[in-house]
Amino acid sequence: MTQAKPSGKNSFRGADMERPLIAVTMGDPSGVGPEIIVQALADPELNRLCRPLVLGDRGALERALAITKLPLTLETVQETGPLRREPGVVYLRELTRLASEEMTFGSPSAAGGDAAYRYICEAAQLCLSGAAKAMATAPINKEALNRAGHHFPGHTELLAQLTGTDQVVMMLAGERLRVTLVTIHEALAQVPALVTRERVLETIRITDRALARYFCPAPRLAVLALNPHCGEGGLFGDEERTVIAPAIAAARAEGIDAVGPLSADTLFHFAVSGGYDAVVCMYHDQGLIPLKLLHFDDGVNVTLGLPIIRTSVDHGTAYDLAGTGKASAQSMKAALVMAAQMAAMGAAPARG
Ligand SMILES: NC(=O)c1ccc[n+]([C@@H]2O[C@H](COP(=O)([O-])OP(=O)(O)OC[C@H]3O[C@@H](n4cnc5c(N)ncnc54)[C@H](O)[C@@H]3O)[C@@H](O)[C@H]2O)c1
Ligand SMILES: N[C@H](C(=O)O)[C@H](O)COP(=O)(O)O
Repeated sequence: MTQAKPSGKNSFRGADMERPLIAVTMGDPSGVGPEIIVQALADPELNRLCRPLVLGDRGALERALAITKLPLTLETVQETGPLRREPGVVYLRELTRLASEEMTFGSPSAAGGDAAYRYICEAAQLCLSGAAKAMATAPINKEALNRAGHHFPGHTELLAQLTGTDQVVMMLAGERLRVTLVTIHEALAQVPALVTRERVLETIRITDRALARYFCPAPRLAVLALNPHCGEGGLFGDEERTVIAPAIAAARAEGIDAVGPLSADTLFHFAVSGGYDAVVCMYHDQGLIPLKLLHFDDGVNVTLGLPIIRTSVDHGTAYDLAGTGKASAQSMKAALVMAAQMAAMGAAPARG
């Protein structure tokens, strides 16, 4: 057992470093998923932290190994029990056998979308059954997913359904900044109606609980405004006064250290200077633009509020790079490390 050192925003409290089994979903076969997975799994340090089991397609992974020229072999396994861990071996649960025309680089296909969907469903089942302690996901293409008839905007919403969870929260995290989102994959025009007092309050609660459990004992949360200059006294909108401030007051009455509403244009400067442990943002790009500006290379997407642990890369399928071997595997590696560390803390009692 080792204690993780508290350094930066991706550090952990009291992580028990036993090696948990992590289900790694291969993502869209036409994107960079297979190649960043094999690159990440080539790192021996990662295999000291966890036992990764890839859920995917042998042909796609063999192609990724050929492209990256990594000295790894693939071993197909059925069991999830105590896997032998030979150095240089990638363990695979083979869920699909895609034809090459179903995984053309850079081209979304219904077969690829359906395959990606199956990997996610299987990983969620492994986590729900306790066979895997966490899942880490490579990127999917939402167009391909929907072409296959799976009408979800992303993993987050699919996992909420698969696990029977009412409200989940998307968090993206790097060493310098964490953001969580009140609304996720929504058209901007729909956002004001979706920013309700209940949704803001529940996002604050889920953020606070998850941070306290996994990342820092007493989270300090900044809650953003929706409108410029916090609505400028109602001149530019009044959601701050009617919705966000009452939600913050209710959270504070529950003992949560949340402050706001704060103007989004200046707040991130203070958040990265160490003033807050997470920033609760009202919509996707409000939070993800600053996060990816700082942490595109090594950011991790974590779904909070699920009964299972799920982390992910912070980028998409990068069709323009797929098959070149040039995509960075840093975010995939960071997602696996975070999944392993969270899994090692899985038994820690949640606060509140
Ligand atoms: N976790 C996920 O599954 C996830 C996350 C984000 C986007 N997506 C999906 O991916 C698809 C493509 O989305 P997009 O084009 O908006 O974003 P993208 O992240 O795929 O690409 C944006 C830019 O970043 C570059 N890039 C992405 N990953 C990189 C890496 N590992 N190394 C170096 N450069 C990298 C790409 O080459 C491109 O120039 C969409 O269907 C989107 O919904 C999935
Ligand atoms: N909003 C995420 C991002 O931009 O990184 C991304 O679309 C992933 O979403 P899911 O984890 O729900 O697939």
